[in-house]
Amino acid sequence: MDYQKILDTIYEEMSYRDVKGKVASYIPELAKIDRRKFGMHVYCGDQQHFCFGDSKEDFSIQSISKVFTLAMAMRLMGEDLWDRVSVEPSGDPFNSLTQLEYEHGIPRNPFINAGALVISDILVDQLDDPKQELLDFVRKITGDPDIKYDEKVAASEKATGYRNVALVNYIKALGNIKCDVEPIVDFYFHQCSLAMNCKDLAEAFMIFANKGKILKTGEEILKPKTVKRINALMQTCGFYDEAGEFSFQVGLPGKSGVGGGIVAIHPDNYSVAVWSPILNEKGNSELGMKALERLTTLTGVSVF
Ligand SMILES: NC(=O)CC[C@H](N)C(=O)O
Repeated sequence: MDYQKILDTIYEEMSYRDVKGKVASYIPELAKIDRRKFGMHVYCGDQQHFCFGDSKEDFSIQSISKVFTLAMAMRLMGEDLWDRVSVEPSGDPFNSLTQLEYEHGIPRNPFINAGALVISDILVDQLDDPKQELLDFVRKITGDPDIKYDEKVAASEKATGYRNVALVNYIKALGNIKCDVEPIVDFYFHQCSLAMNCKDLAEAFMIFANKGKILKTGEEILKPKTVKRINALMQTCGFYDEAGEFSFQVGLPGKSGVGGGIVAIHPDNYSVAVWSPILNEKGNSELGMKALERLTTLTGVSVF
């Protein structure tokens, strides 16, 4: 299959001019991003790389980081993790508080903010230096020792992150948070601020397409069973209240972030990352979703 030809077709067909959404502005630092940015990178199981556009420019990965922290928490806690966070799609916006009230502080899944904040609590509680260990983990699976937090983005979110602070306080009141609120949100705002490009993300997510092993070295990072669980969660919960639509249009497990990135994988076949900062009403990259729909249509390769 000529992936480069398919990517070139997608790049020619699509433009930021065709979508009507807005760049995220509730985190002031993200509002500064140029809405014309558009890049894509495909990493195949035979170690071939294909890309277009702004695929080598770093952006804020935001909620894509929730997949990394979930993987770290599963390595620490195994199946006991599911006592703290559930595995059902929420059907609600990513930052919603409502279900917690009648579900006793157990978030629906690890990819909505409530669930990711419980995961942050676990990592802050169990690791000596969680920020450094997350960096080490991401650098290792990506093979890029230069990946960093964007301190400006972290500070910008800290200054405006009232909902996330409210979520941690609320879950703590309901008995499902152990640590103090401040270090939990500090860790969470930093994980969201990780600056990576499409190539980095496609390389990092290859472990989820390769049964938990780094493709280049063969080193096992996650057990195949862990990967099965994370991919199931990406499929059912990776796009919040648009998870059904993403499955319907694209047909791959994936994860989005309000920085405009989307990563998706096809088990045993490829990982792909796309970036366009223009978001639809559900907070997912509008052009990114369209590009991935074209990718699975033109290649004929999706999980369905
Ligand atoms: N969907 C997202 O990417 C949200 C992440 C963002 N940092 C927040 O907590 O609001």
